[in-house]
Amino acid sequence: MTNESRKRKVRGSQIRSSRGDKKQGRSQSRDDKEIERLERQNGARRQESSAHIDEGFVPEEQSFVETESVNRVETRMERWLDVGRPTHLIGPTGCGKTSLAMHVARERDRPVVWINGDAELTTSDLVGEYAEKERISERDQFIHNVVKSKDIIRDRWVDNPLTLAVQEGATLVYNEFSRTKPVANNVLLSVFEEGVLELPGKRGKSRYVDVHPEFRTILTSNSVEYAGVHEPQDALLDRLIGIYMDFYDLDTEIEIVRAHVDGSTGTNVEDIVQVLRELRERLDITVGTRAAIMAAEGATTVDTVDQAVLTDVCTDVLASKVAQRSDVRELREEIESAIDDMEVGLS
Ligand SMILES: Nc1ncnc2c1ncn2[C@@H]1O[C@H](COP(=O)(O)OP(=O)(O)OP(=O)(O)O)[C@@H](O)[C@H]1O
Repeated sequence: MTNESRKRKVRGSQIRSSRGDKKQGRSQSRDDKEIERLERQNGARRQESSAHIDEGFVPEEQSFVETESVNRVETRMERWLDVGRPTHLIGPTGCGKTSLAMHVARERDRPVVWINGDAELTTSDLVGEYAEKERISERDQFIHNVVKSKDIIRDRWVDNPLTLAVQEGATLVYNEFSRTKPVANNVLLSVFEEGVLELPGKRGKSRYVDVHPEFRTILTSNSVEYAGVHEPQDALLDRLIGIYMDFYDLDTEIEIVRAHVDGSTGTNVEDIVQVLRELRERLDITVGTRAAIMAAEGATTVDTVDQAVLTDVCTDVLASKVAQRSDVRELREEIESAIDDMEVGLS
């Protein structure tokens, strides 16, 4: 066998085959066995179990409204999750992506793991890293006046959310995944394609984790940021089902706002939602369902909502999206004119 043929590679890692390497391999495996024996003796093998999944941060589900249009998108998502395809929800800010993703994930009756995309997120944040030192000790007093002691100190690997989700067959909700730099998301490629998660940085035989058959992924991204921040690599997008969402219809938005607002508003929720939907058409800024919920909350603080109050409430809800004082003036004028034109029946 030539030297070259000895350097065969499997999944990018060289197969060890020289005599020196073999010797090193034998002593390595002796070390491994010794560590395993000590671990058993100390009862120290720590399992990264599904219990850890529940410790992660998962947003609580608020009252989820299901109407025909919500159910339609839900059914489309479930179809693709049923056949094991990662599903990517794309839509404008505040149209309901996260709520729907969490709802569908919870309906699957598997653990839910939540990751929030972020420019600072690294592959280690997703898969795990050597984060702690672990000491395994043995005290042997087989002969009563001779104490034999042995300590092994080694790095301990700590799994992060993606690894836990893959192992436990969880439903991973990766919110705003396109905010993460594409290179950090590369680990997802082999998860989706080969059903294997590689743990970069991990040493030894457990570097590869088989993906649990029940593991599923729902990704969300904002349609504006999606094109703008870190454009995800085509190879990853190629493996995703894309479902574009828009704002829900009027009746659904009214139901959503009603479900979120405690107490009576000083006017009809319908009027508030209609004004906000009109502003969505007229303004350059994105006016999401969240804005309608906030406006309705503002309306609960007064007994009667007249035109001036509704104008103030809508201006306050939307002003953080405009940069300049002059823009706020324009915003207020636009809101006044929308309320005038719509002739909403304010109480
Ligand atoms: N089906 C629903 N039932 C109840 N509330 C909903 C529903 N859909 C959306 N909402 C509410 O509307 C608001 C916006 O929804 P959500 O946060 O899911 O939107 P998003 O598209 O993920 O927004 P962002 O892009 O800003 O993260 C939230 O307050 C959410 O609770």
